[in-house]
Amino acid sequence: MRTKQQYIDGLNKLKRNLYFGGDKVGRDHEALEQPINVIGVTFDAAQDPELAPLCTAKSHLTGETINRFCHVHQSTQDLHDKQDMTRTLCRKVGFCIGRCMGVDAINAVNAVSFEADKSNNGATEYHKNFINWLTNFQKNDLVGSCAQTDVKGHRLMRPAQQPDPDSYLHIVERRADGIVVRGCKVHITQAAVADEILVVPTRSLGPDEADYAVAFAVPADHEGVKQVLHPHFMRNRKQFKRGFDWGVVDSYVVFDDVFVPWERVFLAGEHQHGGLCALLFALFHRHSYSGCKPAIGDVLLGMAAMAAEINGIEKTSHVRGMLAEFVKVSELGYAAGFTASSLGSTQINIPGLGKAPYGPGGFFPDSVYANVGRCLTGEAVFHEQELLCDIAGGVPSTFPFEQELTNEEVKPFLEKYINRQSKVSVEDQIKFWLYFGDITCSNLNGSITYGSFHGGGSPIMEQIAIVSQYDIKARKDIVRNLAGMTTGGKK
Ligand SMILES: Cc1cc2nc3c(=O)[nH]c(=O)nc-3n(C[C@H](O)[C@H](O)[C@H](O)COP(=O)(O)OP(=O)(O)OC[C@H]3O[C@@H](n4cnc5c(N)ncnc54)[C@H](O)[C@@H]3O)c2cc1C
Repeated sequence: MRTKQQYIDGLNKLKRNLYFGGDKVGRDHEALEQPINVIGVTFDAAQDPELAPLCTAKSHLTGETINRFCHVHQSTQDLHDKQDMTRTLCRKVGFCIGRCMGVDAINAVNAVSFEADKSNNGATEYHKNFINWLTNFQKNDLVGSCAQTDVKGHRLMRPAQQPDPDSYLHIVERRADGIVVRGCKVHITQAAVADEILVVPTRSLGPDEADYAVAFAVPADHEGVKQVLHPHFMRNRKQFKRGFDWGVVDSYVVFDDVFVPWERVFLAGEHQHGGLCALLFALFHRHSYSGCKPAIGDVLLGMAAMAAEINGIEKTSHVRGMLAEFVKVSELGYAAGFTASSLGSTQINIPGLGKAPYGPGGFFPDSVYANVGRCLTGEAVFHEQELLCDIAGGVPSTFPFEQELTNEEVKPFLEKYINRQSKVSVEDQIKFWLYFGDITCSNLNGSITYGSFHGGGSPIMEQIAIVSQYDIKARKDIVRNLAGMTTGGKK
């Protein structure tokens, strides 16, 4: 396994294909320092004797100890461990840990590449390609990002119906030595600070959309790959330092007729498996949210409780009700993920067919529970911000900047008028409100709340998954029986 420094050294060897601030920049740009430090925690954790049992796993390919973010889940315990690792590390950094997209994509592609080969009766070697790639990925402890979301053009048109065929990434040429792809994947988290970009389809596909059924991996600086960045980071502080400066970076990843050699291609034309690949990445990723969203809930609850204490209102009944709201969302989200892990199996729900074994034996979380958990926590994010706004009052939105808080002419006045009670020092009250502003009232917060809502698929996508997989007919039968009805179904 690598150290954080070895990861950084690896990034610094990549070619400059990042567009930011009017320039073409390298991975050593200051805007990427915080996103890199976040991923760095995943390397530190794997070396930490206390965290290593949770944050490492035994590779099913080599038997070696690997970082759990590179692992294919072999049991329900692995699913529990991924969920708990995610919650633990997100608590450490204060928000998204930024490495789950890679592990979620490898688990999806592991299954899909295997099944596509099976359907092709051995005419393709997708799974062999994937296993070779994964062995190297695990051995070198690489960081993967997942590029699923296409620009999608007109939302009600399928990929093949779009006026611009490049609205969804697709194969434009098949050669003896590989494929050429064109398109743009958007909102791709940590792609700029990843070693590899795994590309998977966005949605279900028809027989006329075989060229859109494509999955592969390329280095993050691969020829023809251009990344246009939108970093989100916390404003640097000189005096009132935070415990951890959290940041993340999202990219528009442009594939400008990119050549991908066959040994990096894991699917190229099997439309049914393309659709399943989209569903499976989303399933694993929604399960990851049952670890990160409860951790974010832990941070928000801590902020709400601390604001209530500083404001002297912690014993009021309306504040108790608000604090309970945070706990309900976080722990129901966690419980849903826990159940999805416990009910995990080597089977998936195949649309139109029901539950069936899929893939070479990797474990999938239960889909209904992974989806209800993600939907519940995603829909709650703006309500949680509302609760924080309510408890805090107006202070985070107008709080003085660090330069004034340290300016001797106004500092004594600010300290006098910021102080609300004696249990917490004025300096700590200042640090607290500055942090509160970072998380609720900032450019950073606007972006990350959108991510907490839409990441892994908007709530409508989870609702579709829930309703299409849940046995609603059985519930109608219960009512028919209870009401004494005799028509329209089983008695
Ligand atoms: C901060 C952030 C980080 C992200 N990170 C990643 C990442 O690492 N990798 C990745 O692949 N993706 C990532 N995403 C993308 C995320 O998965 C998408 O934002 C999400 O799937 C919604 O897609 P969209 O943004 O295109 O919104 P849309 O799909 O355009 O949704 C907008 C609205 O249109 C509605 N709508 C869309 N299509 C239809 C339709 N056919 N019929 C009716 N209504 C429709 C939706 O319900 C919604 O109300 C990230 C997103 C954010 C915000």
